[in-house]
Amino acid sequence: MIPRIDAQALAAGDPGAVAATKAGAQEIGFLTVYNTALTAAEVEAALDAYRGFFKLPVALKEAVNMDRTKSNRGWGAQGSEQVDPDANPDYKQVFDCGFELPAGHPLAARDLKVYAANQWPDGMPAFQRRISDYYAKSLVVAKALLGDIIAAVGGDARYFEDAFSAPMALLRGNYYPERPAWAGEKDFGIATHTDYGCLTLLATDGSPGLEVRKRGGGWIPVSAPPGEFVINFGEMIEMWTNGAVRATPHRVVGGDAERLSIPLFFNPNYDVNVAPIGSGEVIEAGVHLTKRFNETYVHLKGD
Ligand SMILES: O=C(O)CCC(=O)C(=O)O
Ligand SMILES: [Fe+2]
Repeated sequence: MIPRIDAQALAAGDPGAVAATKAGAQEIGFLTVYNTALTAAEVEAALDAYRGFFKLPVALKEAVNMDRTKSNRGWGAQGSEQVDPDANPDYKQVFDCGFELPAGHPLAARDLKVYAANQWPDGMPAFQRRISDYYAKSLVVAKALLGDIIAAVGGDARYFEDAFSAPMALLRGNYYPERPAWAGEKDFGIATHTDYGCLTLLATDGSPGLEVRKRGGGWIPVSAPPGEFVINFGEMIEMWTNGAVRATPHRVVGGDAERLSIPLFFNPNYDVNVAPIGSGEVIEAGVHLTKRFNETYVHLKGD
């Protein structure tokens, strides 16, 4: 069972919401939440904006194709990402944007690919504005939820203070066309993977497709209408919290209807130490994330 959580009750410390959150984070590693600061209308606006982008002629999307850069900003065509080395590259398309450091920020001098400049399509100011607005608001929602969830599992909030002032947070529009006729058993909308970072705040158009791997085998379908969110945890926070929250594999096989989803991958600043708390080790968050990007984006393989 994937618990469904009232975000405001959780924030207020309601014992039922706290207990359900703790169980979901520690057992299945997935939750759904409602009653956040992001409204259904704001999610619908972002979905519409992405839908418009993905329906553009290929030549216009090519103008912002990330494969001509050394980073992951802009359009990722079908086949641009291979999240499972045992499967074929995914048949979804994506559009990625992320955090841009303010001028003069100490991390700016390091020319880090996780803070690369965004690539926006020309002549689409409404697209850029809507997605940028959604990005800004989703950062606030994700940060608040992460704090509440860490508290619910009994974590020490001090470790997370100041860790998200320049978040390596990536916002993605996922476009799954109808499952192609040529698709075989190694072809997926997105193949089985765990997310790489801390918390994923996932909005979808409400259609089914996402499946979560059950401990002990089998798959659980999960869906949420616009205005509700699927929450899951990545490898980084599982490591950082010594397994207090779980990074659970999931996938989208795809079906006979197109589908859109919008994950925000919420991650800390590049130089935050995400080694297991108390271990005395040092693992820079940005090093882990860059390694995973280089393993999975086809155009970055070998970097
Ligand atoms: O589209 C979905 O529901 C899930 C997408 C996903 O797992 C991802 O982008 O990491
Ligand atoms: Fe994922």
